[in-house]
Amino acid sequence: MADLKFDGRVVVVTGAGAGLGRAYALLFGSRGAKVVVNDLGGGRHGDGSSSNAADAVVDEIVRNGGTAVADYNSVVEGEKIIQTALNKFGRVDVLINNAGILRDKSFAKISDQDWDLVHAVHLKGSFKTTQAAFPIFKKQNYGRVIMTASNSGLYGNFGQANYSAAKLGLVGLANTVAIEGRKYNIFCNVIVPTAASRLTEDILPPDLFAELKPELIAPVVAYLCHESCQENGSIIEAAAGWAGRCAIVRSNGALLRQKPEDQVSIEAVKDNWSTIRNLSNAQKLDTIEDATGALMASLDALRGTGGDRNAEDVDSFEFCNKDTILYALGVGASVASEKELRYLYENDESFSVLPTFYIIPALQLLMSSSNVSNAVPGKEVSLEQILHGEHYLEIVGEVPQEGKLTSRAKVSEVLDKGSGAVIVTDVETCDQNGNVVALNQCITFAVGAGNFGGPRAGTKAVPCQAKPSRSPDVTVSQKTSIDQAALYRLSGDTNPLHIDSNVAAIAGYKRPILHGLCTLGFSVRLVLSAFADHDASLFKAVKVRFVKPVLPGDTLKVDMWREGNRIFFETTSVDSNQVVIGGSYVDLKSVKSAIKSTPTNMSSLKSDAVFEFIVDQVKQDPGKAKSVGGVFLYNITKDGKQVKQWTMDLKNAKVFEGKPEGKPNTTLTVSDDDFMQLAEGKLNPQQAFMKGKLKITGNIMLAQKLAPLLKTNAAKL
Ligand SMILES: CCCCCCC[C@@H](O)CC(=O)SCCNC(=O)CCNC(=O)[C@H](O)C(C)(C)COP(=O)(O)OP(=O)(O)OC[C@H]1O[C@@H](n2cnc3c(N)ncnc32)[C@H](O)[C@@H]1OP(=O)(O)O
Repeated sequence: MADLKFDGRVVVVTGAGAGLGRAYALLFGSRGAKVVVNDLGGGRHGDGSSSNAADAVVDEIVRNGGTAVADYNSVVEGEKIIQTALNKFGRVDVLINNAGILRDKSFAKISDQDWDLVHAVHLKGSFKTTQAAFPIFKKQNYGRVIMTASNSGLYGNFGQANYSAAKLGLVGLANTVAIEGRKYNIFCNVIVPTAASRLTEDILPPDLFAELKPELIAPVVAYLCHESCQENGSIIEAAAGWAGRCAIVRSNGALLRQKPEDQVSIEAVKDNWSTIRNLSNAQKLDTIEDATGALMASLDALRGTGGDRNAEDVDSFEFCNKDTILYALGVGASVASEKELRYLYENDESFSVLPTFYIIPALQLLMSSSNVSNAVPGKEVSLEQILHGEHYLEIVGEVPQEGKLTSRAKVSEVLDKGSGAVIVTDVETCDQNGNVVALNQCITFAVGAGNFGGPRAGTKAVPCQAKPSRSPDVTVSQKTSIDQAALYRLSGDTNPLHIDSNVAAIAGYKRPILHGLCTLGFSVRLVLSAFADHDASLFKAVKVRFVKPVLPGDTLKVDMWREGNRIFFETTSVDSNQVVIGGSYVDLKSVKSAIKSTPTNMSSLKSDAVFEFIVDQVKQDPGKAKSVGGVFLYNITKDGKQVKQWTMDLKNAKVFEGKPEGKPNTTLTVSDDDFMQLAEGKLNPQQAFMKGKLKITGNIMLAQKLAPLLKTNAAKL
């Protein structure tokens, strides 16, 4: 990559006689900028002044072939510093407010003078210098400003109340300068450095002090000030060769009254305190409008109407068990799987709602609003033109199993892809108390609605993720029904593209295509079966891209790869032999099946397979009779020939191809049917042995203990 240069730019660095300021000045000087090296030359308490420090830095820059001038003014008279830049170089492009002093005292002992002096240098100095540069930046339509804050301001620090207050004040100052400057291409960011400097030399431990070289921070500041950097209004922390963004976040909060006419009681505050302070689903709000917008959403939820701000964007959705069961049938849940009864029968003891059901309120809102159809400038988009392009769902709260939800939608961006328009819509869904429970992002592809002069690339879409490059850890297939779309549409997506062959023909399909969300529902359900033992509460989020259409009746093959709690997946239509969902993943709270890799798809081996178990290294904990852990070698043979061999290590929760180490001590040979019986605990190994159904070599007692283990692990196969 070419060096980032500052040729022709004039950079003012305050407090540049030593430490961080010096490192900034030297770096800018070495990259072609003309530098104003400001330093009063005072001690760290703001006492004394001398010209030596600034002169020495100027000499160093000049010796290295750069251009610089010294300035000895106080930042409190910032206009004089900016004047030095104009007098000497005729312009100013970058201002780094770095000058600072300390007057550390415990809070009770801070004098007015300690307070005022610290505020004068940090806060007023940055204000005066920036205000002097601002009209110049505005006129030339270019400027970059850095404010220097501190972890002491962000988090507080004993003995630094005056300094902490001034430093956080600089964050507020930068926030507003960033807003007011944006339209003039003036960007303002905050740096939170931890560096070895005059201010910290006897405060930090010597080991740490040695690692906190200002030179490791200077490139971060230089990048923020480069013309190619579009960052604005951010707080960037940097130290010891590391940098990261800091932000102020807000919890989802709690509604403290039930109806608009209710008062708020102290008791209601107390009752809701844990929710008020719970940051687990906290959000970073970008603007004050976002902050007040979120408040309006709470008020709307309180009114129970969705509010009157933008009625078209808000919708309420009532649902009951019947709806969630119908949805589950629509995405292929079946009583053929004992564990899926939980999605289909309201009296099942584990009755639960498939998490992808919580897309439905968002979809219903979008289908009934004109937001998407009117989103493309100058074009009205009809439903037949709309393909579901991508979708993201995140469950962020306690989702109810029935009741009323309120959703609010907003088109975040519209992209021009030439062949079509991509419309990104964000939908937030709240429960009856106004708590956000689900976030949906629906990306629609409006075929033929491109070329409207919009941007091609955007920033709002949750990105897709490439699958790992190894072969899949798990593959599960399921055939959809020829009536799948007819069934799925009853959950609310009544787009005729999925049922009406005339509409499908107009859209260019040989017959009606399946809803993208139906394919998504199948895929996520199968991921949950493989990696969450069907436990819907473990679901966190899903992101998919719909790559190609699916026809009702197609068989869907879902390849899955586990990386921690993220399950990457790719869905293929076996019939068209095309990937239909790609770049996709499900995030789980935790994985229930501990399978790392499963080498084969059992369903293809079902009928006359024979299983042979070699139990190795089984350790028994005498106190807990049930805790038999061990390593099993599985041989699958078909028609007398070995087709697969792998090892399940229960102790370490791993499945891998090949043989385990060590000598086997028990071998069981069993037919396929009896294996299933054994696995489900329906056939006692000893009885099986007696009936001649099971051939055991080795320890029969051990074999008896296998049944419960097989039961818990058979599902993973
Ligand atoms: C009104 C309320 C809302 C209701 C929402 C849902 C209503 C539902 O009833 C509708 C459905 O369920 S439709 C069924 C499900 N969806 C599908 O079958 C679509 C499958 N995908 C495709 O056919 C193509 O990807 C296709 C046709 C989408 C794009 O293919 P191409 O035109 O060949 O595009 P390509 O040349 O590959 O790429 C051009 C640029 O577009 C981006 N892109 C491609 N596929 C995308 C997709 N699926 N989603 C989002 N963006 C997509 C590409 O990245 C490329 O952009 P760039 O060049 O900038 O990278």
